[in-house]
Amino acid sequence: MEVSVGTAALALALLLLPLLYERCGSFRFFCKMGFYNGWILLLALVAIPLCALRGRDVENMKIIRGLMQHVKRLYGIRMEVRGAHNFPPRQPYVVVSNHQSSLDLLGMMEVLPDRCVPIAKRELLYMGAVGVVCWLGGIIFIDRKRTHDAISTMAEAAHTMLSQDVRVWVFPEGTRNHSGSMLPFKRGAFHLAVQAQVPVVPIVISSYQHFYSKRERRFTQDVWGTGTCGAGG
Ligand SMILES: CCCCCCCCCCCCCCC(=O)SCCNC(=O)CCNC(=O)[C@H](O)C(C)(C)COP(=O)(O)OP(=O)(O)OC[C@H]1O[C@@H](n2cnc3c(N)ncnc32)[C@H](O)[C@@H]1OP(=O)(O)O
Ligand SMILES: CCCCCCCC/C=C\CCCCCCCC(=O)OC[C@@H](O)COP(=O)(O)O
Repeated sequence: MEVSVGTAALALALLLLPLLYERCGSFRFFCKMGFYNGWILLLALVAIPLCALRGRDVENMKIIRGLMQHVKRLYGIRMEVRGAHNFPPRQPYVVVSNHQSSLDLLGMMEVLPDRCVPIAKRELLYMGAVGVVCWLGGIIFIDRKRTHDAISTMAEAAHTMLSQDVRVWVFPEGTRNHSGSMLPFKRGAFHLAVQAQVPVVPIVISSYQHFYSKRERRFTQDVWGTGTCGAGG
């Protein structure tokens, strides 16, 4: 039997991959993040036909939330939610939350109230199936480079919150920040709350420095918390 050099090299590489995964933290980090993105992309492909039945509708966020629930278990992450009773039961509000990385999606989907949509950078719309799902879920897109347009979008959102009983989730830092402290807040979320005359509900997604660090390429398993800190008017 003849085995080409290429086939032998491929077989050797495949045999070495588990060893590399076991021994090399950086390789493990890239595998885990690659799988995270790939899996979400796959889930988005499942979500598209389900959400498309309704068209663009905030009720589709329930489908997205439901499909995302198991992802934490794939990573051995156990979440603790504290203070969920602080969400106002029957009125629109603006959620403000810290934003460390794309892993925050897991924390967000753990506590996302019904009829609540995030405000997201416009670029997410162009992430293939993920963008389509975001659009179908009624996610509000802003162009951060055009403040005037973003402000108009937020003003429309204030109107939608009241006319369609929608809650809005904003990351007021305006970008991912894994430094351990908070960036100065952008003001849009607070203008939105004032314009719609609704409460602001602060949420803290606890630091995941002890199990995840992009800089150190470290991603292990742990308990992780999301807490609402009470609703203020
Ligand atoms: C099944 C699997 C499927 C998977 C599906 C996955 C779903 C994923 C969804 C998750 C999405 C998460 C996405 C997260 C993000 O994209 S974070 C990035 C986007 N978010 C933000 O940028 C936060 C919101 N930004 C703001 O609120 C900003 O304030 C903004 C409106 C954009 C303006 O930005 P900027 O100019 O940089 O900052 P300032 O805050 O300083 O504002 C400038 C002046 O404008 C005044 N201002 C702001 N907003 C308003 C307003 N609404 N009305 C009136 N005036 C406003 C502000 O006061 C400043 O003026 P002064 O200095 O006060 O005079
Ligand atoms: C045809 C194009 C195909 C592109 C395919 C891309 C595949 C990507 C698949 C899944 C990505 C899942 C991640 C969902 C987004 C998580 C939200 C997020 O973290 O957005 C970043 C935003 O908060 C702030 O952005 P910046 O920190 O300012 O930057």
